[in-house]
Amino acid sequence: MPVKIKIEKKEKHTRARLGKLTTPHGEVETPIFMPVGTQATVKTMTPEEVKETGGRLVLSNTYHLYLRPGHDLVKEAGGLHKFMNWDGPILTDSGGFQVFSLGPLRTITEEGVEFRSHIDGSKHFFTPEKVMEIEQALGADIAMAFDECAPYPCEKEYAVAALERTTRWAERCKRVHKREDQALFGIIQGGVFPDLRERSAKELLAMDFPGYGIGGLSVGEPKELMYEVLDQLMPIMPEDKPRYLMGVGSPDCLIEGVVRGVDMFDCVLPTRIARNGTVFTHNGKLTVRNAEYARDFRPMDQQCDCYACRNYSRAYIRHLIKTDEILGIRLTTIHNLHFIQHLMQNIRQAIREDRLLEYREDFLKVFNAG
Ligand SMILES: CNc1nc2cc3c(=O)[nH]c(N)nc3c(CCN)c2[nH]1
Repeated sequence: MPVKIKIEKKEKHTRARLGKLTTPHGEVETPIFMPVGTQATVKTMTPEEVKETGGRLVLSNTYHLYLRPGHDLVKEAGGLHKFMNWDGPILTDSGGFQVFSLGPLRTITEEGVEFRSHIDGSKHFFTPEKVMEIEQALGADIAMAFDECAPYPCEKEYAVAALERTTRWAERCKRVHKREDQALFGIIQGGVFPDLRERSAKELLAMDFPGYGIGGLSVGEPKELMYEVLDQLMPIMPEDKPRYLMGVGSPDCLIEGVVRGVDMFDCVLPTRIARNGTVFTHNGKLTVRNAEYARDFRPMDQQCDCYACRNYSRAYIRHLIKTDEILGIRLTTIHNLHFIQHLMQNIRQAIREDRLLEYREDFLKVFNAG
């Protein structure tokens, strides 16, 4: 069993769990936030800096690495861990979300998805079998099955078709997935329809994957609707398997997801907004590139002890960003990753002490007031 979760403690008043996720590249604590390294790098960060901010498990993407530099090249380099010099666990997403996000540039059939590269418009064809070949060549510790992520909103008939295809494709992935040192996770779909979510979960649970992605969320639906879907879905999920809420999320969504029993998260938000000069602080978001910070010689967040907040002022970081100095977005990225990992550390501690609901209230009161 290359990947398994051991639940250390269940929080007394919620569905939250403290766990240890064991992988071929080491053990990590859950609930966990996974920084996104789409093209085999967490943008602007060295692996050491990702670790320094608290990152332990990083994500990369099949679609992007297949297009550039090619999975065969990565395999020749000794696999993704060696290629990107990351000695911790890696998870690769299957590209299901990417190729479906390409909109008119893709055609779905039962066999697979024909799509045009967003880079040069060249034609490609992903089947579950092809995606498994790519992910096995990349060699991540966790590989996601090739799924169809339904858009929001969508007709129930569309969500049914996407769910059914996702189940059939999951079977096809499982049939050809041979790599013993890599765990294949199924992905639950079903849109925002409780009965479809239950059906997708039951069909995939019957295939006994070592862990499950919860897909089809954080695709534009109201947050309350996402929470409702989780409230209905989580009770039927097995306790002894990791639940990975894909593409989530902002600090409030992370807390709400943990309260509902989610173990794993990934989101580009912290690193993406950092590159736009926006950072998370304990009392909300701060766009350090704004003129009001030109002569503000305080750190970005006075309660933060990250490298950026210990050594640089808002004025300096604003100056770097305004002059397109690369150090600027490196410092905002270091801060945002540290902020999110520190939040996850506080969440894990709150679970240990059975005070997650109090923590949620205290954190959101200040964070949302900002
Ligand atoms: C940002 N929101 C978001 N929703 C997702 C749903 C899926 C989803 O339903 N399937 C897959 N394979 N990936 C998803 C992703 C990418 C996660 N890195 C999502 N991201």
